[in-house]
Amino acid sequence: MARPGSDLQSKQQWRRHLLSKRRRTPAAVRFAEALALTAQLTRGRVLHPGQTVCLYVPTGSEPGTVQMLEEVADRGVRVLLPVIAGVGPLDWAWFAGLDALRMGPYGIPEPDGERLGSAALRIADVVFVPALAVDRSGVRLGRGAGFYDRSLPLAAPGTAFVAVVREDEVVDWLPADPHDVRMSAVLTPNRGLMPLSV
Ligand SMILES: Nc1nc2c(c(=O)[nH]1)N(C=O)[C@@H](CNc1ccc(C(=O)N[C@@H](CCC(=O)O)C(=O)O)cc1)CN2
Ligand SMILES: Nc1ncnc2c1ncn2[C@@H]1O[C@H](COP(=O)(O)OP(=O)(O)OP(=O)(O)O)[C@@H](O)[C@H]1O
Repeated sequence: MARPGSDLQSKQQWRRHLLSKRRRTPAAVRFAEALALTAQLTRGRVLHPGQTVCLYVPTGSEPGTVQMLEEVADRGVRVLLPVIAGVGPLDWAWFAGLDALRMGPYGIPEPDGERLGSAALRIADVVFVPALAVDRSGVRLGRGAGFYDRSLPLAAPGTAFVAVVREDEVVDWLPADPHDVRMSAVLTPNRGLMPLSV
């Protein structure tokens, strides 16, 4: 769909724009945001002990740090992490501490424990989904490999899908394809959890 008055039309144009904006964000700002995001996950009303959640290992300029995984787990939340298993849906394995992470494809660390299969997503109460941006109607822009779009249909009905982005990455409109799975909420470091009108 074309949008008059904007040079951002295709997913590829949006990705380039958003990635360059992330890379231009000073390290000090990113660090403060990572601390704020960890606080949202551990001290806000986002998560509760006993829940099972899917999180991700933040890499590059993605929001968060690996310490947030430990802090969430220390709160009594069970954490599943994605494991890339070829071109199909993501596989999942338990987060069992930072020492149990090994470098995986795309330079993203993965847990070295037992792989639980792609259907393990079904036990998640909340899936936190890394994103470059999300729009008001829940359309999410990822890194362009389609992993989450192939994986999220395996979640139980009613599972919360929460895109994790920086404040200015919540935008009015993003290009969408029929396979795009809509997010039900967005989590940002400073504004916390906000529902989206899916
Ligand atoms: N931390 C984290 N873990 C994650 C994801 C993610 O986005 N972030 N994924 C979310 O799906 C999956 C991995 N998907 C990825 C897909 C592409 C690229 C990537 O670097 N793409 C290149 C260009 C694409 C290409 O190689 O053709 C790039 O962005 O420069 C990275 C991860 C599973 N784990
Ligand atoms: N459910 C699906 N089944 C088969 N192919 C899919 C599915 N979802 C996405 N794809 C394919 O994945 C590719 C990337 O899709 P898209 O650009 O929407 O990725 P993304 O959501 O940005 O990435 P990611 O989910 O990895 O963060 C597309 O070529 C698309 O055809």
